Amino acid sequence: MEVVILPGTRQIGRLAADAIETLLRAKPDAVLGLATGSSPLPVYDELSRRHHEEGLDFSRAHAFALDEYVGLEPGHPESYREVIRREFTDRVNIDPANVHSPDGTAEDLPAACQAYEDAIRERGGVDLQLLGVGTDGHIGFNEPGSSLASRTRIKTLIEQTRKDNARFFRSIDDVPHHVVTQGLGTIMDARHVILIATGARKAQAVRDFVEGPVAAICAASVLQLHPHATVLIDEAAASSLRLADYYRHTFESKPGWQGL
Ligand SMILES: N[C@@H]1[C@@H](O)[C@H](O)[C@@H](COP(=O)(O)O)O[C@@H]1O
Repeated sequence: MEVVILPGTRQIGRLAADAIETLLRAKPDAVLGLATGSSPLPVYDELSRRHHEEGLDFSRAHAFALDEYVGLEPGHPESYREVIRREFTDRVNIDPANVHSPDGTAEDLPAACQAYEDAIRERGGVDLQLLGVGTDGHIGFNEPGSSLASRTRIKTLIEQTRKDNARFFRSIDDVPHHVVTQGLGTIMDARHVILIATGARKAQAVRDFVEGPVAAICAASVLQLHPHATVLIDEAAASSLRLADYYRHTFESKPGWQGL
């Protein structure tokens, strides 16, 4: 796991966008894994800028979203399908037919989850997965206790996550209790994972998943077992890390710096 501590969100956005641009130039039909939440927004802003100002081309790219609420009607502004469209895919030239989200409205949700797994596999797997992290260490919507080998499935949200996400809804009563999310095993299959965390309220989760034990109680800790995981954080999110100075030194002195 490579931990990179950066001064702010703009630098984080640029570095993650560099990795995505490098991937797309080498593999124009790359498969991107997209996350919602505020953490990846600087990356989407930077990619949109590069598309408009520098011609970064997404026309052959594919994208799979991580998760979705169960039961929000199609087109609901807070459904993750809509959020991903609004925050990213409508701002670049990716073909909407190539953008996939788990179906939180399917009558047969387990079958829809299996179909999502199949679709990712048929597309050749995710090349680069963007992630945020919840204050309880969840990635996607894999709440504490999630099996480290889990696949796309239905999960029940913890109250803290519903509270954290209530800011996007009229009231906490409108936040669904159930979600469909790629599993930890699904996320671990991505060839490169970039997790972004910013702000002091993420400091404990960052400490737990970077330096704590690999354990289902902190889902993101499974990334310690990933062969190519990059963690991009600001100073506030890094404030509880024991080895922060070492991570800084490692990044600053990285020989032959080629990217993430
Ligand atoms: N399912 C999403 C996660 O994918 C995201 O990482 C998390 C943190 O969001 P934020 O980046 O806004 O803190 O929120 C939601 O729960």
